[in-house]
Amino acid sequence: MELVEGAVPAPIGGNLVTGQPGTVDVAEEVVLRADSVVHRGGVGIGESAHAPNIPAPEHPSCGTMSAMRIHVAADHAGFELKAALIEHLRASGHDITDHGAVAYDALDDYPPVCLAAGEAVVADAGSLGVVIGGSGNGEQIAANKVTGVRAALAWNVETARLGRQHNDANVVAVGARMHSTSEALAIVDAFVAEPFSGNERHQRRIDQMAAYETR
Ligand SMILES: O=C(CO)[C@H](O)[C@H](O)COP(=O)(O)O
Repeated sequence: MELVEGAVPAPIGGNLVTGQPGTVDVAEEVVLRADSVVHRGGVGIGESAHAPNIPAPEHPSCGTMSAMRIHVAADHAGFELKAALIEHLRASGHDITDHGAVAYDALDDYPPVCLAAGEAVVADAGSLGVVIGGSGNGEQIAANKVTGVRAALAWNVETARLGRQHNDANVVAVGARMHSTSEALAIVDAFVAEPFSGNERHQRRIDQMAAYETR
């Protein structure tokens, strides 16, 4: 495994609350070089996906496309989809860090891996996160405990796009038991490809939540 500039070695492993070792021991720090691979509305590596000063259409039909750094995590319910998603995203040229689970364990818990992915997204400016479970509910809740995370639960392509357009969500939660693999991949693709609109009213609301987090 290659440690690559911009990838965040996240503090993965065990139970974040108790500090006890768990089924997740390491993060897979893998980054693929594919600057030529691009996606609609993405931002370049090293750029910020949070760009309120850059006007963007609410419903862009095209734009600059580039590879993204994406932090991915799943519990047992999302384990199989995570593997398919990582393969899919890497094939598209994105830089993927897998925060676990690293092995299927039907009794594992989603908070440690989702918190780790959320922390990695916040520490890695311009990156995005994907957290996967059975429904996506708990995974979204866990990720949103991390200051600076705006995790959207996307249940179709439109909610994925809106999570980026309106909410500048930096993490998307997906329920693996709610979708076929192709549906789930399409949801994540839509999320990754969509830019924040930069609209003043949306930014104002995001700022209100950020102010609450830091009060
Ligand atoms: O979606 C989830 C949390 O929102 C979990 O993946 C789900 O609760 C796991 O369920 P089980 O332990 O019964 O497999």
